[in-house]
This record gives sequence, C-alpha cells and structure tokens, in this order.
Amino acid sequence: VHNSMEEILRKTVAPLPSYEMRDKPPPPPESNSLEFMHFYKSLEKEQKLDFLEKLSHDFGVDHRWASDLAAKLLDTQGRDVATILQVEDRLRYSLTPRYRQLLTHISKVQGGVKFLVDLRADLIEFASSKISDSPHMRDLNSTLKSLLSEWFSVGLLRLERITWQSPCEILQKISQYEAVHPVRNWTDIKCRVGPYRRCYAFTHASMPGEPLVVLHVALTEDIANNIQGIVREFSTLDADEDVNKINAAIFYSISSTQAGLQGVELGNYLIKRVVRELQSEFPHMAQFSSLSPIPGFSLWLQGALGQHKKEGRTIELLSEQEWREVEDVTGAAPGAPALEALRRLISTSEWIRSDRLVRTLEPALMRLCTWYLYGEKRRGYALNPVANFHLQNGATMWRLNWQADTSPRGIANSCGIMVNYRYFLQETSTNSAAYLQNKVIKASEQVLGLVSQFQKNSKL
Ligand SMILES: CC(C)(COP(=O)(O)OP(=O)(O)O)[C@@H](O)C(=O)NCCC(N)=O
Repeated sequence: VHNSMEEILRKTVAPLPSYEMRDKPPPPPESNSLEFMHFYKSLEKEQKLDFLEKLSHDFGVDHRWASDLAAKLLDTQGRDVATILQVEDRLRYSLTPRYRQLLTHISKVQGGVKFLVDLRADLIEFASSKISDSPHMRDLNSTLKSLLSEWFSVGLLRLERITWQSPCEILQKISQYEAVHPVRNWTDIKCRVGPYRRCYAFTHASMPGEPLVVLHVALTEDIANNIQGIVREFSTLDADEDVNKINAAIFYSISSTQAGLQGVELGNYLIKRVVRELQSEFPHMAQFSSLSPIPGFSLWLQGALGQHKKEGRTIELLSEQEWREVEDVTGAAPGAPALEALRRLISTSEWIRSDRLVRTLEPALMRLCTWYLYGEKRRGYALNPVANFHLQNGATMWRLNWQADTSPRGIANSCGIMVNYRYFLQETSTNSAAYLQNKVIKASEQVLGLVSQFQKNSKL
C-alpha cells in the first residue's frame, strides 16, 4: 500500500504553479480529485493517518523557497513600497501549502465538500486522541479549517425550519442527532416541532438534506426554569398557539452534527439567526435565553469533596450549620465523616427522595454549582463546555434553577440544577469580546451573590 500511497500523492497533488502562473494554472483533470477521494475512502483508519501524515509532511509549504523570499524581503527594506509589496506577495504565495490546491479542487467535485468535512473529522480525531500531533498535521488541519470556514460562512448557509410536515428522513435525522435531551419516540419528536416549539437547522447546498447544526426552541410566557415542562409536556400537542402566551424564546437544545466543522462556530451563528427569525415572527418578544444542562458538576463536586477531605478543609464547601444538618439527616454520628455520607448521597442520587435533604442541600449545592460554573476555569475560560460556548456567544450567566431537571440523568449529572444563559441582544457583542479577550464572565446579581457567598465561606 505504501508505494501506492506515494504514487497517488505524487499523481494527485499537483505542484504549486510558479508565481507568474499562479492565476492561470491549468485545471488538473477532475479524475485526480476523484481518485484521491476514492483511494482515501478505501484505506483503514490507521492507513488514513499514515496517508495524511505523508500528505501534510511531503506536500506542504516549500520551506526553502519561503525562507529565500523572507531573506529577499529583508533585503528590500528601505526600497520603494511597490517593490516591498511585490516581494511580500511572492512570500505570501510561497507560504501556500502545495496540498491546498488539491483541497480546493476536491471541493468542486460532487460530494467533495462532504468528503473534506469528514477528512477533517479524521484529523481532529487523530489530534485529540494524541495519535499524531505533528506540526505538519496541525498545519493541514488549520488550512482545511480556514477553507471550510469560507465555504460554510453564514451567507452560504440556509436556515430551515423543521415541522411535523417536514420529510420523515429529516425528522428522523433530527431525532437521531438530538444530543442533549434524547428523543424516545414519535410523540417526543412531534412535541418538539409542535405548538409553542420551533426547530431550526442550517443546511448547505453541498450537503443537501444534511442538517449541519440543530437548535430546539420553546416559546414560553417567561424564561423557563424547568426542562420537564418542555420535553415531557404533551398537553400542547394539538393546541393552536396563543400569541399572548409567547414572550420568551428558550433554547433548550443545540447540537452540531458534523465533527469536521468543529471550530466553524455554526451553533453561535444559528442562535443569532434564529433570534432574528423569531423577532420577525413575534415583534414583541424580548426575552431570549437558553435552559442549559450543567454536565460535569456532580463529578466536580465529588472531586472537590475528596480533595477537601484530604486537606481537611471541608468547611469551605459547606458551613458548620450545613454540615450539622447533613449529620442530623444522614444519621452520621457527630464528628463522624458526614462528608462520606454526603459523597455517597451525591453519587447515588439518593438524596433527591428525601424532602428534608433536598431542603438542606439546596443552598449549599446552588452555591457550589455557581462556583463550578463561574469560578472553575481551564486556561482562563469557563471549565464547563456549555458555559464556555454561551459565554463565547456573549450570553450572560443569568440564573441557576434548583430542581430544573429531575430526570435520573439530570440528578446524576448536575444534582438537578440547570442554568439560563440569557442573550441580551444589545450586549452580546460586547460581552463576547470581553470574555474572549479578557476572560471576563458577564453574570447576573443572583449569580454574583452566590459566588460571593462561596468566597466568604472559603475564607473561613
Ligand atoms: C454546543 C455546540 C453545538 C457548539 O457548536 P459550534 O457553535 O459549532 O461550536 P464549535 O464546534 O465551532 O466550537 C457543539 O459543541 C455540540 O454539538 N456540543 C454537544 C451537544 C451540546 N449541546 O453540548
């Protein structure tokens, strides 16, 4: 296979035309692209890795050529600006990886864009599983990502509303792709596209019938604080919508379907596009918010409890009073490890069945969950991926909701707590810039209050 890999690459990855010929390259036979695609699809996963490493390493930038031109550019400093621009343009051209043309040619053949989206999904998989982190592969990934970002820019995407009248194959795909609140049966999906609901997707002409990212919206009187009322409510199945009952749009699920389009920010664009769509349908609508899960909170809490036990700093997580109440309710003998009792309760979700425990734990868990969302960071950004996504979009961390998701999954993942990331339309661009550049999280009074309560506790 190896020599045929070399053969295929030499044959299908045409050399970069000379600078003079750069705008008039003879188009290679379409068969080159088709042969490349066919060959790649025929490879096993590990052969694909090998093939892409060869492609990225041997058919990338001609480093020698680029460095010669960089030296030449240094020599022209002080010359007239026209000469400098000329040499800069030559240098810019010399930094074009040889394989870039192949990618643009492939995008022009039938199914070529989808092929490249899936190829990037392979690159992302290889990079994330640390199988290969060669700089050449990173270069190939970023070249491909920048091409995909151009081809999938908002202006070229089509907004589709999915309704009960949409083709079965689309409804079936929407059901399959739903990653946040799984669709169990036809009644479920009928509810999600029925009255007081909207379901939108972006599609692209190069991938017909394929929803690229899907957003589910609930139309409510005010900002929802509970998910069961949205995904388990069937009373509205055949009702007509009463506009007077619609003041808010709740984004309760969003999923991108193409791994290869990661980083192209389709979800952010879809939310903003849907807001505009809803404003034109409901001109009086002024409240736009997510109702988001908090995946990872329970795990983080277990870790924090374990950590504090080791360092004997349990007081920071619960106040004296709260620990005493936990001891009372769990029957843990005074001084005995109430912390162990609490850890077991959290990991088995048993506490949810005892009203007394629910009441006892509410202030502590709400405070800890707020700190997990607002205070826990990764490289300065919110540790929780859903928080990071909405904060990048410029949303405000607006309200935590107790007992918002009482499903077993909701209790196990985040002790039943959910959060509203609110989109104040005039503020999103400012908030987004502040977050991305200075890692500042825009939060409401409720959130900041809970954060300062947590911080007071940990200063004890
Ligand atoms: C949340 C999503 C839709 C964001 O996608 P997108 O806007 O394209 O961001 P990115 O992948 O371009 O960084 C995506 O990360 C996703 O599908 N996540 C899994 C489901 C979820 N909602 O957490």
